[in-house]
Amino acid sequence: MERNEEDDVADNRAHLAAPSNDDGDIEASVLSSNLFLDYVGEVVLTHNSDGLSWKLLETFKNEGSTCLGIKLDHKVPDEIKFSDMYAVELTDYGSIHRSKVGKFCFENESHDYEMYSFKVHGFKKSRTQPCLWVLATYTFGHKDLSMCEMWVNHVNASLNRQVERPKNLLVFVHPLSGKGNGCRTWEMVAPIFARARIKTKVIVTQRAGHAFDVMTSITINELKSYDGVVTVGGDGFFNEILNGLLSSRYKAPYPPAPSDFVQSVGINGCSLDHDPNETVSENSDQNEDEDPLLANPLLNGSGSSNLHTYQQDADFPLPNEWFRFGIIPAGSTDAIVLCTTGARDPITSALHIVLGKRLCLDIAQVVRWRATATSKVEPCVRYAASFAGYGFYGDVISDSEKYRWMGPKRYDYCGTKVFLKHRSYEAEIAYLEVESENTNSLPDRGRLLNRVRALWGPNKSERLICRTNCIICNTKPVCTSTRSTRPTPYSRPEETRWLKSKGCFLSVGAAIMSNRNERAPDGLVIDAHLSDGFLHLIMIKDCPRASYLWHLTELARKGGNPLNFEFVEHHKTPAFTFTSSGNESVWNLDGELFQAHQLSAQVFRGLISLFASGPEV
Ligand SMILES: Nc1ncnc2c1ncn2[C@@H]1O[C@H](COP(=O)(O)OP(=O)(O)OP(=O)(O)O)[C@@H](O)[C@H]1O
Repeated sequence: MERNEEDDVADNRAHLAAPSNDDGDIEASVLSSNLFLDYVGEVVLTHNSDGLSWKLLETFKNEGSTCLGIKLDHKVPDEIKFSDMYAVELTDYGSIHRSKVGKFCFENESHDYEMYSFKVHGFKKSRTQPCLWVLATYTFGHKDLSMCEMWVNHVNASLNRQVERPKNLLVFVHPLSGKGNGCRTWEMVAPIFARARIKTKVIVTQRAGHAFDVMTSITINELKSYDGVVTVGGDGFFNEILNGLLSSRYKAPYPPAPSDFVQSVGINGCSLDHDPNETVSENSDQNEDEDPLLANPLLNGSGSSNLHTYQQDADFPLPNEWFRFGIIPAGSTDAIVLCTTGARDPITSALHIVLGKRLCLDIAQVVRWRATATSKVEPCVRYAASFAGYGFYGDVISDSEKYRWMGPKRYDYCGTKVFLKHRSYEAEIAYLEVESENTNSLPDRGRLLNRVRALWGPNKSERLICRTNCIICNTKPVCTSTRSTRPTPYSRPEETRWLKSKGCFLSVGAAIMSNRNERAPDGLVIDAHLSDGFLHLIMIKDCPRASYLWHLTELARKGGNPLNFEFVEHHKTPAFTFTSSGNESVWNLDGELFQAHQLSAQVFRGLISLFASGPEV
């Protein structure tokens, strides 16, 4: 396109009729200039209150062109919101390419312009997979450096107003994670953090437990200097860092020990030896605002937990507003990333982090009372974000430790071996049921019932799947509280009762989230939520091998119905206890081994926040 002096004069006029706000920043809602957009042509760029938009000046616009009779699709975006933008930067004097639209496909680039330019970095959603976010960069050029500088300053001022975004992050990289790609994965995403001007302190781990040690020993002041911690690795690595943070800082009462529960059940006239579904109501006239796990002596575990230990550290309260976890997937399964972003993609995860997305996550506190049948009672606490499993799940993880060299394939290999052995395990399980139908007297019964219906709806199609802006997870905001929180979703003892189950199980699992992954595309529980305050207890009773295979096949099938079998018990519960009747004591917590003959677990609703926005499913 020919250019003349008049055009140049016009280009130098940026329309700056913009009002200033109190900070002296220009609220550039009416700022616009003529600039060149790389590979598109001359545009009028406008700075709106929520982003940039541009209009092509040339006549052929966005209509596409043809090459040897084939229509080329040159549709280009014409706006980007600040919320989708993570950086803007001046670039060196150089070429701005002419539009490909309106010229023949065999024409060369001889008429490119030489000028100053700046790049706007953001993302767009993949057309075929909306959960997958791809980098999008728009380069605008102008012959005056000052014009480019002015635009960079204005866009930067708008980006600085995106207050949710992190500025300083602690990053742990597991070099051997998954297929041994941890460092390469970090190198791939590090430029995104650098462009977004986020400071990162990067620690490449030297051994298992390294990140845990750093997280437990880090001072509160250093911890508070970060907006969050990012893990580059798998679910097990994330679990290690989660435990490093929580083990020394989160003070909460234990759930009841199975032994306490047996005694208390005895006092109430029934015992775990009796057959299933005998129940114990927790009648208490406690204050509504007290947590039932705290107030009821039945639930005070070993007695080591009491009200005063529940006071949170004022310097680093949990849950807290600012500190978030980020996960860049580089592991073998990456179920947490898949459930929280919808894609197993390092770039997508990095974008969720730099754009300051926020999501609350339930965390399970698992207390081991006895490691083996003969060991003495010694409570040991672990936290899990995605899953705790016994039997089949424990055996697979325990066997697969020997085959780490195989990478992610070890799970298929060991899974097949364990399946062929078809071992079952005798155990006693008691779980807390939330009985909303007993809440007639409650003023908000309707709301509760609606919520429970949504959670417990009998038909799969009626169930609400957890997704971006999930209404179930957002029912009660829990991340805002900084004092001692009510961590579980139930606050009234009238709603709760204990149920129990004893028998031979192929597996016992507690899913904290759906656990979607490549081997189970809908997850273990399709409608599990990220922050509803429930565990999904799945007990697979001993059954013929063929039936178990059918269950596993349904798990592996998109749209399958793995819970719809007679031998499968599925309960939503905030807490359960477990005692092995045999000698087997291997649990799998977020993909990591945990020796436990007797344990209890409870879920804390929205205990941590993640840099993520939920899957768009
Ligand atoms: N440098 C290291 N060398 C060996 N092990 C490490 C190192 N850093 C961390 N680990 C340990 O490796 C374990 C597995 O890490 P990660 O989850 O990233 O791998 P993975 O391949 O996805 O395995 P999994 O499926 O068990 O989660 C973690 O428990 C962690 O403690």
